[in-house]
Amino acid sequence: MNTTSGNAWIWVVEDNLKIRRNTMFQLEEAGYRTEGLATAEEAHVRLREGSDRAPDLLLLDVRLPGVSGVELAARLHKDNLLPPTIIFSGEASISETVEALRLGVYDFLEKPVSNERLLHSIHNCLENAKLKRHIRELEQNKPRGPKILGESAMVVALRRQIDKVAPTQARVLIRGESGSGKELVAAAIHEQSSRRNGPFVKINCAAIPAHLIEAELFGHVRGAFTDARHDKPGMFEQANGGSLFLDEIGDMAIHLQARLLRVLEDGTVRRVGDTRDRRVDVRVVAATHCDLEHMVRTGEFRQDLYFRLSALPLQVPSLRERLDDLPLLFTHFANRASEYHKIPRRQIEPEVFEVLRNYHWPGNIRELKNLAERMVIFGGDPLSADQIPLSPSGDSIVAGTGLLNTDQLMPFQELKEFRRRCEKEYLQTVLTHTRWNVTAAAKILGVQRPYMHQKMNQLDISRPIEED
Ligand SMILES: Nc1ncnc2c1ncn2[C@@H]1O[C@H](COP(=O)(O)OP(=O)(O)OP(=O)(O)O)[C@@H](O)[C@H]1O
Repeated sequence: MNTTSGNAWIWVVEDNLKIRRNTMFQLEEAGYRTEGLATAEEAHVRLREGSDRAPDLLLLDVRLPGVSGVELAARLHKDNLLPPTIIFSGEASISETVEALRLGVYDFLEKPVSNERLLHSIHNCLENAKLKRHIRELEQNKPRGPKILGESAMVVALRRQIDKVAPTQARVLIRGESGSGKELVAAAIHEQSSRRNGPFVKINCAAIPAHLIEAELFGHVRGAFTDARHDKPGMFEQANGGSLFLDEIGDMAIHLQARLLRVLEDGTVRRVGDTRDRRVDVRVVAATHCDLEHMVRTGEFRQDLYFRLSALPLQVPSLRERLDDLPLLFTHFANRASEYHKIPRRQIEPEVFEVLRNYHWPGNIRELKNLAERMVIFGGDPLSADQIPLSPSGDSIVAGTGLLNTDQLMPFQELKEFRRRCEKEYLQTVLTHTRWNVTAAAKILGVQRPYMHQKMNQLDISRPIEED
């Protein structure tokens, strides 16, 4: 199909030979290529079959022997074959006109049509089609799914691998340390695959107790166990037509590994307590931070399952291996936290990055993200190196709110006392931030003013005496 108006193909569907020839002559004079057809049926057949002279534009008469022009437009619309179309007619009814426009016919011209009017309408119709095509192309090429940020060589290579792996149906095993972005990679694979309109279901095999995971994965029928009051589809069935992300696969109990293997081998699941198998169409993407090869050697992980899952292995680098991305990631997370918490964007002093580059990041990007958020909330503007809540030894970022130094909590206290201390420090920080304006602090914290006073009494918080 041509995109420029000049050499576009126009089909003229008109039973009156004289009008057809005249129109074709006018159009050819204007530089278009034309094809004349006398009936709607012929046009329909040729469009369905596909033609190397496929029309860039259809010029349709309404009153034709047999099927009318409007009816042809309706049939083509139904078959998703309607090209950009203009109807020209001397005797179309209002209802036909309305119907044609509803179907997406671009213009309705009344015969006799002046040469100028006809060419003007054709030009606009072709331009309009070009624009629509352009928008469609932009939408199709728009990167989909979550954005895996980073410009370091390892991340660029990872994104390339994802682009290659995603469109296939192959199972993927994502390796990497905790918090390095494995789930993000799994979501990107799903979004870039043909399954993107299907569900993306995730299950963390380490987070669900072993006795529940079987029913979670495969479902159960009513009465299968004490709490099974209804039939329930498992995650495999929920992910039908989409992808199932099995996080922390290395933590799956060995007897479940055997059941999982069966599903992967024959594509059917059997709910707990059921007697029939159900076919599922699911792409499995698994992830682990464990050394599965070692687990295979020690018998903790089935070798056959390992081979089934690891058709395409992907390694997500740790943050330590991609420290060049740290400033970009930290700034991104800080800006996002500012937007989310409706706090003005913070400037970041370069020393912040220097200090953070020397830290070993056991919690990887998740830890960096949490830190950026905490510094935006608790820090000032600009964010400076002294606001980084590093432990005195410098080898851990202080957990929790960032206010409470857990190193100073020895000996350990009861949870109640810990909560009290956290709450007290947090309230004090917010009150300091509002210069002890209780109403403003209550607003930030989302509580009523009387409750705020009550809490301050309970926690023994009082405004410090200001020094001169
Ligand atoms: N390259 C990246 N760009 C932007 N955000 C990222 C990137 N990598 C990770 N993140 C973010 O960091 C957080 C942790 O990532 P994710 O949950 O994917 O890690 P994980 O490896 O699956 O962790 P776990 O092993 O604990 O399940 C998420 O909020 C994720 O959105």
